[in-house]
Amino acid sequence: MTSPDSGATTLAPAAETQPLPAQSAGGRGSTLTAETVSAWFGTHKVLERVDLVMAANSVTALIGPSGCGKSTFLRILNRMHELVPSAQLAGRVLLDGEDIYDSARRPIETRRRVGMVFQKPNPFPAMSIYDNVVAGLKLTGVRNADKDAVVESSLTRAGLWTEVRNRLRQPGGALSGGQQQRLCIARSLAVDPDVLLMDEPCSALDPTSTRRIEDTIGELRDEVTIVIVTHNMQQAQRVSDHCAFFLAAENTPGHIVEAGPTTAIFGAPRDPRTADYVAGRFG
Ligand SMILES: Nc1ncnc2c1ncn2[C@@H]1O[C@H](COP(=O)(O)OP(=O)(O)OP(=O)(O)O)[C@@H](O)[C@H]1O
Repeated sequence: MTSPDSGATTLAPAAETQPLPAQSAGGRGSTLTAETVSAWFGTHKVLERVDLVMAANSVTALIGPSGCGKSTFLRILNRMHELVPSAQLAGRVLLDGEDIYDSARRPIETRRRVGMVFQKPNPFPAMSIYDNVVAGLKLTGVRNADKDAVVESSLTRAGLWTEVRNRLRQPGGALSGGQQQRLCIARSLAVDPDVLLMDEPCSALDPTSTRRIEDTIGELRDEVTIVIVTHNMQQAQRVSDHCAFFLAAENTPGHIVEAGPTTAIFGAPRDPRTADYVAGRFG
């Protein structure tokens, strides 16, 4: 099947049922490389030839006005884009040099190595805190794990252990919004991913919870590669090492105007559109 542009591929929804091998010991970041990635929903092209290297063990922030394709790009990085029936894609995404869209590679394997945290905290509300973390293992088919150890280490890495260690059997839905988001981070970490994608993870949270998540991002950056979409320019400056500025001019697909070290994007942007955006003059 072909997309509106030749060479592109129509992606079928994933249907994965097989379990994976037991999780590996210790997280380690991986480098994600997007090469000339374009994307469509039906005939609507929403991304145009995006090239971006997201270096291992660093935080990359995707910034830009609403609708320029940041979330679509993020979902392409762990094969969630293809879950939309009309979604199409061209280009390549390499995880430590290996094409995640290679026909021999199962989507569930990519999604285990590249985890995702969403805008709205989405724990299973009636399920216990403990079971919410373990659910990450079940969802990706990881077996034979020492569940107690995984729960403690995942909650610790997510910065939630000391707050919940004495109430692990209480429902996840009883936690505050910020705690629920850290529980979702713990659920993602339970499968020992190499990369964590975060789509506006703090936009539904109060300032205190936001700072707590930002602290957690800072603590995780040594072990996991993080890619975060944020509309908060102060947050991008606080948490990221690198930034990519996306823009979709009227009736054109989103593309990267400029990418580089966060200090350069905010301190000495090369493109006037970047300068205007980071200064809050539009978007
Ligand atoms: N499931 C979908 N079906 C059809 N079009 C979609 C779908 N998801 C996104 N789009 C379109 O793709 C374009 C990019 O959307 P996307 O959500 O990736 O942008 P964004 O930069 O993340 O926006 P925001 O900052 O508001 O979240 C938009 O025109 C949007 O309407």
